[in-house]
Amino acid sequence: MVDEKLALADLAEALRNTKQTDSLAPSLLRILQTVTSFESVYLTRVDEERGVQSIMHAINSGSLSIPEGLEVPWSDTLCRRAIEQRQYETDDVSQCWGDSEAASELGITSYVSRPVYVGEQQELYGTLCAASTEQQKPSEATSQLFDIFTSLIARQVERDLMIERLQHEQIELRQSAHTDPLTGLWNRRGLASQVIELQKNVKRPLHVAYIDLDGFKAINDLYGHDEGDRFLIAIAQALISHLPTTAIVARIGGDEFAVVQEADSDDAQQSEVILHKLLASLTSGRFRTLNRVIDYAGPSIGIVTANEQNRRLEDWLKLADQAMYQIKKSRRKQQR
Ligand SMILES: Nc1nc2c(ncn2[C@@H]2O[C@H](COP(=O)(O)OP(=O)(O)OP(=O)(O)O)[C@@H](O)[C@H]2O)c(=O)[nH]1
Repeated sequence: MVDEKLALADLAEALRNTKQTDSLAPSLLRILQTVTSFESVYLTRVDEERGVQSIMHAINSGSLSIPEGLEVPWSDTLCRRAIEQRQYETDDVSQCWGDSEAASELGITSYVSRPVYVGEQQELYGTLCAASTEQQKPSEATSQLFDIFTSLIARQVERDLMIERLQHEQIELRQSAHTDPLTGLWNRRGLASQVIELQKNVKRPLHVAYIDLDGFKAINDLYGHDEGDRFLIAIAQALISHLPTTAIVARIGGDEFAVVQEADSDDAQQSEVILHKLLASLTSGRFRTLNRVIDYAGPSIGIVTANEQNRRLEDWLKLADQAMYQIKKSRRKQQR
């Protein structure tokens, strides 16, 4: 009686605090064992594709021991036989399923099993079981308890799966809100959040580069919009594959890119000049798209070095944009 009270208190606590099946299952098993006096009670997971059943949680007493983590071929299990024959209880396993090697090796005489089905499709998740070497007939109350606990576990597993799916979707959503779908680079929002992260770890000032592809419209006009897209992807790949992995590369407009990178020496001015040269060489020259080879004269690039604490990324980008525009203007003059 004391044991039952303790097990119920345990269950009440588990139900109150349960966040996952893993924390609920041991309490349910403990109460099942207390009430039914079966030697082993356990929750299994069935992977029909791999053809294995594994013991997730188990409580053992007496001479029977069903270890947690044990994996057995699904084809030989009592649980599979119980489901297929819709016979979920017996107090004479050898007479019922004498062909199960595992059951006879373990010396199981009495057995109770319930399939745990989850989701709209009612897929088999696993089984809730009890087994004994002794002959014992499950009472009606035991059977009812099994039914209730099975459905409790099923609902909890469904909750776990839903939370997992929501977390996954949230990650994907956050990812897509921060990236440019065409090139896979960060977008403006992604750039801002990456720069905040980068600023936590840098010792030197950051260079902020603004790259605007001169004459990009002509590429679209000449080769078509799809080839224009591929050219943008080729530019993105050139930047990503040759800049240090710590550099943040973003597409912040149709034909506009930004690069933010820590100065690579204490001489920030010289480091800025080196970065400018590197960016110019990466974004000009010969590019191969799906159907074309495009010889590109190169973009206008403006770079500023963020050496004052009180300015935000947006301010530095604006300054880099202005610097870029000055270069664009002088390039246009030269072309006339
Ligand atoms: N293929 C493609 N084109 C785009 C995309 N986004 C914007 N554009 C085009 O990019 C061009 C950008 O315009 P501009 O910057 O004025 O064109 P530009 O020829 O580079 O002009 P300058 O910078 O003055 O040399 C426009 O023709 C847009 O239609 C895109 O995702 N894919």
